[in-house]
Formats: sequence, structure tokens, C-alpha cells
Amino acid sequence: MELEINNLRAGYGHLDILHGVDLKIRHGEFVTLLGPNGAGKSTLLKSLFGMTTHKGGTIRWKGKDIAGQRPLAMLSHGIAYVPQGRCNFQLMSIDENLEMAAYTIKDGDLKGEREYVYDLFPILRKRRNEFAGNLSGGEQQLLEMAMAVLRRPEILLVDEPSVGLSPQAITLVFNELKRLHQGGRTILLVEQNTRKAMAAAERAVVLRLGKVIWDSPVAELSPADLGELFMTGRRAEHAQTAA
Ligand SMILES: Nc1ncnc2c1ncn2[C@@H]1O[C@H](COP(=O)(O)OP(=O)(O)OP(=O)(O)O)[C@@H](O)[C@H]1O
Repeated sequence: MELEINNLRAGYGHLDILHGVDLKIRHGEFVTLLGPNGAGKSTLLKSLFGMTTHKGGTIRWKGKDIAGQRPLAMLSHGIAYVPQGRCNFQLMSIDENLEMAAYTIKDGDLKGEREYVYDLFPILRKRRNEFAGNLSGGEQQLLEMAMAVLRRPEILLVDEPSVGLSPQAITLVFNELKRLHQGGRTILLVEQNTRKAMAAAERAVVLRLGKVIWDSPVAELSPADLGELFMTGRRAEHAQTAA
């Protein structure tokens, strides 16, 4: 087991958002985290990257409890986070954005790291001297992923990469996610586009009101069941757990 979350409680200051999350992710898995607005999906990703107030429970990463550690420590453990929206430096070139992403690598071989990323995303190499702000939405999302992958993480936490993208750009981004997974990376993806997410991932986990209410291979969850889970917290007839 790579990541084992037990009874995780977290939030923002006095605000409690996660009310006891249990989730296990094996090395190399592609898991999508689904759920209605405000369920706490982004909060769970942020908690795994040390960006929330830790209130209890454990996050075991390769056997060691890392709950409550801050983002820099999470990066050093091999955990990377791709935030929602495009957070790159718009008035810097792609080369420079990747340089910024490499900032925390001690004694890093920047050129080598950059070439590693360009081999993964040749589309970025072609435009390496252009401002990030001049890339299309889909290409900017790829740059976000590239900046996270540069540190060669073992797990990628990806938050709603399809937001604001055209259908073609969404297809491009999901194809790249699948390629990153095939390259051996573990992926935990939060996504509102449930159809795309379930086509790419192996396992679907549904979060509602700060708790996991469903966890199964994607094939065991129909769109109708998913709708029912979102609305009522139960799957008609065969609910695994109640909300
Ligand atoms: N920085 C913050 N400070 C305070 N409250 C926050 C913060 N970020 C999120 N919240 C609150 O936490 C709750 C869960 O938000 P979160 O973004 O985790 O949900 P989500 O399941 O990802 O929803 P969506 O699909 O709409 O993005 C919401 O009520 C939200 O208002």
C-alpha cells in the first residue's frame, strides 16, 4: 500500500470539512475522486499536500504518518499537487516556468530536468521560449502538469484539470494523464467531468459531506448510480455504505 488515509479530519481554521476520510491507494493506481460541489474533494487533495488545518487521523505514506506536514515536506516525499485553474507565471516563458518549478530541487541539474519534462510533453518543447500566457488553455494545463512532474513524483494529486477547457483540450489533457499513469505514476484525480474521469481511471471514490461513501472499480458504478450517490448518498438498492 502506498497511501493509507485513516479517519482523516481536516478543514480551514475552525471550519471542519473532512469528517473522517478513509482511503487506500496502491502504487500505480489511477483513482478518481468524485462528488457533489462542496463535498470536500479539493480539501482532501490539499490535505494530502499539507495545505489545510489538520484535525486528526493519519495519512500513511509508505508506512510513515505524514499528516500535518507542509507542502515542501510533501514534495520531498514524492507527492505532487496540480492545483485547480492555471497558476503558472503568465509573463514568463515555458522554460522559465519550469525553472521556477525546479526551484526547490537542491543541486538540481536544471537542464536535465527540463529535458526530462520536454521528453514527456514535446508540445511544450516546441514553444519553450513563448510566454505561458500565450498558450491555449489546454496547453497551460499541460504546463501545470509538467511543473508538477518535473520533480519526478510518485503520486500526482490533480484538481479539476478540465475546468474552463474546450472539449478538444479536455481530450488532450486526459490523454496526457493516461500517459503519465501508463508511465508508472500513481494518480488521484478530482474531476467534475465524471464521464471523462471514469473513462480514464480504474477506481472511483465518491465523497459526500466530507466522507467517503463509495469506493469501487469504475466499471461497477453506472452513471445512474453515480447521480443517486451525489443526490442521496446511496446507490439505489445496493448501497455500499450510507452517507
Ligand atoms: N480556503 C478555504 N477557506 C475556508 N473554506 C474553504 C476554503 N476552501 C474551501 N472551503 C470550503 O470547504 C468546503 C469544501 O470545499 P471543496 O473545494 O473541498 O469542495 P469540492 O468537493 O472540491 O467542491 P467543488 O466540486 O465545488 O470544487 C466548501 O464549503 C468550501 O466553501
